[in-house]
Amino acid sequence: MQPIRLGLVGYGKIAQDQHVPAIHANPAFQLVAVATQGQPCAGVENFRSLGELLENGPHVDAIAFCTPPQGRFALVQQALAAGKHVLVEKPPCATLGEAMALVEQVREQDVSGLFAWHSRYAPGIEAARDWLASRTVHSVQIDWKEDVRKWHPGQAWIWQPGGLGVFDPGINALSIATHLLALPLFVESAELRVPDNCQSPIAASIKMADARHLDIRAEFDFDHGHDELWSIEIRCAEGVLRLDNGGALLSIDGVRQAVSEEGEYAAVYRHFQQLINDKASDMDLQPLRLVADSFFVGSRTAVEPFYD
Ligand SMILES: NC(=O)C1=CN([C@@H]2O[C@H](COP(=O)(O)OP(=O)(O)OC[C@H]3O[C@@H](n4cnc5c(N)ncnc54)[C@H](O)[C@@H]3O)[C@@H](O)[C@H]2O)C=CC1
Ligand SMILES: O=C1O[C@@H]([C@H](O)CO)[C@H](O)[C@H]1O
Repeated sequence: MQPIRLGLVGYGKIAQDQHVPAIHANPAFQLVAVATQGQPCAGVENFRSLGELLENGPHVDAIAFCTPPQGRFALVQQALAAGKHVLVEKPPCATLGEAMALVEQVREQDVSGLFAWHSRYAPGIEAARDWLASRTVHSVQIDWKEDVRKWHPGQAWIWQPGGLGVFDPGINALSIATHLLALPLFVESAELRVPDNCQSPIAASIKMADARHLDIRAEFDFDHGHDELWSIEIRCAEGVLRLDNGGALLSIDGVRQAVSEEGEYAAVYRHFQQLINDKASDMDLQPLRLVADSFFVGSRTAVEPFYD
């Protein structure tokens, strides 16, 4: 069977760290062209823009988007207009309205679309979801803390409007929580701590609930120490489930559980391949809606300036 010929837009940190290795490791895909404004990608044809790739480059069946969220909407629309399947990094767009429009456009076309909430593919997530399916959840505590200088060095876009600030990693925790919990979530209140020289928060405290008034708290911090804290603790009538290391580790009542051996991005591309084969799409908006609602109802507190 012929491999899916793939283009990639935005050859930056996550493309180099995760996407290209995962693509090369999956024989169902062949990376044939990259459009990027930074350093070129070795071993494929490189272009300065998606338009140039589509017009002058080799044929591609699908395109992976690893650009910043600002401006991504127009790029994905360009690919859809050319009849390409699309894999879109999180957050899918800079606004909820743009993401909703992409869902509609994919629905109207004979292509597959994937909003790649990569943390949903962490090794412990499906085992956690299976355990929770028959349990009664009482409360959820999310702690998602990392060092922006380690994970987004020199990336000014993350502090600009549409860059989300600490919600750029925080949205990963929200993508896990919304994947694990049965009912839609709502933001009840939020406190956003915004550096004087930034347009988006460096830390946030969020209180959420579902229609049954489940108590869900989240603490996000982008100025955390070198050792990340990416944990979700779910207290149930039957015991305590805990995900650590971004979902790579799962424990029940303190006992480590068996998890998948597949990496996040290997699973993301396997899922994309399956969607294309099945002529299906997977474009969940809920994590982005929760971020938008946090910005709607969040109180702002100014904090000291941030310097990279
Ligand atoms: N940094 C990380 O650890 C992770 C980042 N992500 C997500 O991946 C996305 C990208 O993040 P990073 O790779 O860290 O950012 P980055 O700033 O390192 O890379 C972005 C790349 O896009 C290119 N670019 C920007 N506009 C373009 C355009 N119009 N056409 C072509 N190329 C363009 C830039 O030249 C740069 O190479 C973000 O949405 C982020 O949330 C996801 C998982 C982890
Ligand atoms: O999506 C993201 O993941 C973190 C980090 O790479 C851990 O996976 C990063 O801050 C954020 O963009």
